[in-house]
Amino acid sequence: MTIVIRNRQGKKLSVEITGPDEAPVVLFSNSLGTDKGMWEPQVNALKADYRIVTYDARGHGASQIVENASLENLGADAIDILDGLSIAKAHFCGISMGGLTGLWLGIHHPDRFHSVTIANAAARIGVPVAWQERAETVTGHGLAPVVSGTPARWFSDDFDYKQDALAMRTIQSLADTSPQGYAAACRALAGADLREQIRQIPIPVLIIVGTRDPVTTVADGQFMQAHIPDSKLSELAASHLSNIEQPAAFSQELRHFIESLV
Ligand SMILES: O=C(O)CC1=CCC(=O)O1
Repeated sequence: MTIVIRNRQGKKLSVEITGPDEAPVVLFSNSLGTDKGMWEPQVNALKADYRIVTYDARGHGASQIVENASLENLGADAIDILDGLSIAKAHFCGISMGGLTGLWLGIHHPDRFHSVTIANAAARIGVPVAWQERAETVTGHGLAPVVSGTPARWFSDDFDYKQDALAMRTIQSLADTSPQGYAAACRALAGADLREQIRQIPIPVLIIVGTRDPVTTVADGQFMQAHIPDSKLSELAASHLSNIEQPAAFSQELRHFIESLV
């Protein structure tokens, strides 16, 4: 079932709910330039046992474009979705920008989450000047200059993304993202640096890294593990979109982690 939830700014967020009503909830958050469809393998792997909530981050997919976005806004949208669905507590899983959102949630709203899974992310992703430049590029020239270089960042050479339907759909979702929404997310990433704060996260955290990820590296994952008290690190042989490149292993790691907590 796809529904629209208005966030606290009155903006529409597109939300998909799958699985039994009474089951434990897992809330998934997508990466920059993608949409909630990227979680298809995880939804299929978990939907018999969990109530799965996926959503398009603001300015992505079918969610409304909001000119200004900060990491706090991205985190608040996740809380607004839980509130809109009357969900008191959920497991969270986010990738890249969605993973950074998960770190923010673990710091600021740990009472709303049983656990947080942070995939292919870092306490600070890249450097602010590069995000500002990318925001300016897409504002001036649209997504095309970004789309051409993206498969090499998202997928490793060992993964034939052209033969993978979800990978190709996800690349198309990037091409379809509004430049304004993408630029706003870049600016949110430019301002996001949680390196000093992640030690405050009091809930269990699973950190998934891709050993072939050139964007958020194994060292980024090790940094998070060293600073988040109750955290464990899992390595997948994948690049940046590890949930698409290694769908079964990703889903299994997530399930084992969640089920190890009960
Ligand atoms: O540059 C990319 O597309 C990779 C990425 C960085 C943050 C994010 O969410 O995706």
